[in-house]
Amino acid sequence: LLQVLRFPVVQLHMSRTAMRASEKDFENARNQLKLLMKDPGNEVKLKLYALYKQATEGPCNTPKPSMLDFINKAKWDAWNALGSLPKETARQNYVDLVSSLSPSSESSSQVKPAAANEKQPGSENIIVTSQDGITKIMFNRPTKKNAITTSMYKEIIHALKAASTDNSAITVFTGNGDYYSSGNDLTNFTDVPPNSIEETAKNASILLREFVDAFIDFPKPLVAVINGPAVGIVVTLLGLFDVVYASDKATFHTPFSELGQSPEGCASYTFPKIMGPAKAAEMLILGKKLTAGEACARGLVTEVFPESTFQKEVWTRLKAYAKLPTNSLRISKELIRSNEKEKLHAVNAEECTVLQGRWLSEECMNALMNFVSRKSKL
Ligand SMILES: CCCC/C=C/CC(=O)SCCNC(=O)CCNC(=O)[C@H](O)C(C)(C)COP(=O)(O)OP(=O)(O)OC[C@H]1O[C@@H](n2cnc3c(N)ncnc32)[C@H](O)[C@@H]1OP(=O)(O)O
Repeated sequence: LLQVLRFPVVQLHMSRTAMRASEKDFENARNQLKLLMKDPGNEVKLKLYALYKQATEGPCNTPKPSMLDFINKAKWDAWNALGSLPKETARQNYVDLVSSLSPSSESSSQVKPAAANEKQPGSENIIVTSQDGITKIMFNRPTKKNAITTSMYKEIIHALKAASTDNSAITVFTGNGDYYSSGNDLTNFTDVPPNSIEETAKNASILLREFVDAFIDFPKPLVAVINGPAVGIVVTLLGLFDVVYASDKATFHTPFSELGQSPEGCASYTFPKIMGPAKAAEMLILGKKLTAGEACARGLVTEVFPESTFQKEVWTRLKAYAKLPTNSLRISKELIRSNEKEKLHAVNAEECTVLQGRWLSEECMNALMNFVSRKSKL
């Protein structure tokens, strides 16, 4: 969507034969649009696209794109919504709309450059280090709030398998930058060819199940160092962690209903056990975002630290804990968790099956489309 609607590269190729009396105004409006300094937002860009198509080609005359073809679906919807609006009216509306966007102060020939691609070539999105008896697995995609891509899920599974047999005593997850993680990368599902939707949902469900299984089966103490806001799957997984330390600037948010999705990470089982069904429902069904203090009061977080001393205090403690006898740490964890393992695997399987269905639902597709169009930049 971003590319198609990127401004000023608005792909409004004109059919010159379609222009009549207001051809000059229409042409001027097009040029004026290219000089806009300010992003008018996707809603306006879609309106401009639709009016342009209507003015040059008449009522929408192409087949409706599939639900997952987000870009073309949004454009088609906008054009189709104009119904049988006459070409001349559409042309006039287009000119008026451009004019309303173009205060004279903006009539500069300078065009704002497109946002630079923030992906650093060769950068690692998951960084694994081992030191002082601690294996640290860090989300390292700060420009995307540490959103987790498909390849990151696979890297984490691999890192957990390696950490389960390395020399470290404990394994710690944390995030680089201001976020712990914004959860699943919502664009994982947005560039799927229409004929591969079901297969993609199935593969994602298999991957998710394997990912969560790796946490259920992890044999050593698993610690989360929550440096900032946490969203979605990184929150639900906390029920499978042994210790959760949080900065007081961390928040905990599981907006599944808003996204047309459902809980994963075994939270449908662990959260009611941890905080009681009523509080779990508030988070998992209603999507209430918790502060670190609230999450601690509900038993999801072990302890909250002031941001100013968070890193120092937490790592000093963890280094000391990592000196404890490793076999004892592992055996104690086994005692606490082993009775639950079978149940957790069953819950995981069920949650993944349900989610696979949700990903194919119109509610979910609309939510993903909203995210992509909301976040698009000119
Ligand atoms: C195998 C599949 C498993 C599936 C299971 C998991 C379920 C979940 O995890 S559901 C939770 C999914 N996450 C979200 O709903 C969060 C979505 N993001 C946001 O709401 C906001 O970005 C956020 C509140 C996190 C931060 O807002 P801002 O502070 O305003 O920052 P920006 O929105 O400008 O974000 C910066 C940059 O990061 C991109 N981003 C952030 N989060 C995600 C994400 N989850 N997926 C993809 N991209 C994300 C955002 O688009 C911005 O990118 P640019 O526009 O290119 O700068």
